[in-house]
Amino acid sequence: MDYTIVAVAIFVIALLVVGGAFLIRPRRPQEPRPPRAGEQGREDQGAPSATAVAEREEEAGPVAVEEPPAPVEPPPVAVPIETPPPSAGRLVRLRARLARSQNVFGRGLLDLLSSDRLDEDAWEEIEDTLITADVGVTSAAQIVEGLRTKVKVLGSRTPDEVRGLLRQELIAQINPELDRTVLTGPHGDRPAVVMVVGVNGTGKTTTTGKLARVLVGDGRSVVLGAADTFRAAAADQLETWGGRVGAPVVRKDEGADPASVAFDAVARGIADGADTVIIDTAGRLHTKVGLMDELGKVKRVVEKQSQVDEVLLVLDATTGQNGLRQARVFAEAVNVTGIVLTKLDGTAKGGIIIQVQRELGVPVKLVGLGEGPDDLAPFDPEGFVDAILGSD
Ligand SMILES: Nc1nc2c(ncn2[C@@H]2O[C@H](COP(=O)(O)OP(=O)(O)OP(=O)(O)O)[C@@H](O)[C@H]2O)c(=O)[nH]1
Repeated sequence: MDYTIVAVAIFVIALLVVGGAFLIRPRRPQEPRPPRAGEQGREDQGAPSATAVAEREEEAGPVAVEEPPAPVEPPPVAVPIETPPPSAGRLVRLRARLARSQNVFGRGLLDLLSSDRLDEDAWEEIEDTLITADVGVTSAAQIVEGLRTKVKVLGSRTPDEVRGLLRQELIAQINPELDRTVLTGPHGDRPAVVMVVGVNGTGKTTTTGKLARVLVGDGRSVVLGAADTFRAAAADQLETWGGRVGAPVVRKDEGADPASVAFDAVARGIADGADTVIIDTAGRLHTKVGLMDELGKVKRVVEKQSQVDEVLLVLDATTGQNGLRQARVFAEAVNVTGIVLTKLDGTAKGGIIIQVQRELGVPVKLVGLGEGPDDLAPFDPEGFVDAILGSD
């Protein structure tokens, strides 16, 4: 009987243990139920709930925040240093360009002078042709006067004689006696300093760069000063020019004081033992007083270290009377020592050389005959006249 009770009790306990084990078994995580129609769209449209985000993050595990890749600096490109051609013979090399642009002027005059009858109308037409080529009224009258006298003395005229007469008259007006040397040689341990002035757009920065090439081609060492601080692009432009011939460029931020750039450029020139420092100025034509102040200050500051040897005024030959007006203002503001006439390749009005020299009493020292890096030539009156008349 006792055994029966004990057996029953063991059976009941065993039952309870097995049943309890089933009852306390952990529940399997619920499979996510498929979304019902319409739910998907709502989830996508609305902002996800915090729980949903947490769940997603749990599923994805810890999120590694990827740093954006550091920008890779391109390796500096080594600009090959060029060896520009020397200045000698440049006008001869660029003669074809001069002949092409001044052909109307030269040919027109030669044709008129060669006509059988040189009556009053013909002489008037010759004078008009000279004035149209920007020779200037006074010089045109003098040239006609000289030609008339010589033609009378000569009597008959062969084409060669006509060319010879005209050549003489034009050269006399351009004045071969003027000293056209560009002073670029150092003084002991001080470099020569050349200031380049002129209105923006005349080719000032280009001329500064081209002049550096001329000098490097002639064996000089050059430092460039980007004192046109009103336009950052002008300094960039100059850096490109300098980089090509290995000439260091001193520059500052846009809007910096042009005089301080000029000062630093000269200091660099002295430290480097350079032969020449060329300073590209801004020279905005706001008012004459403003211009004087600006250029005067640059000059004064430069002169604390070295004398200013040249102040080259850059004029655009295609701007005619307007260019002359600018030239006058600059000549009053600063002591211009030479003129650079640019874009002579783009105009038949080469006579501007005569007029600008006459007006300012300053020689044309260099001429720009194209956009190419070596299209700047020392000016030579005989070479110029020969090119426009097509003679040897
Ligand atoms: N055809 C021709 N173009 C030239 C000559 N000289 C300069 N130029 C062009 O004239 C334009 C103006 O030249 P820049 O040197 O930028 O003129 P800038 O006076 O310095 O003007 P900013 O740089 O604005 O101060 C450029 O496109 C040059 O290539 C030249 O002799 N002949």
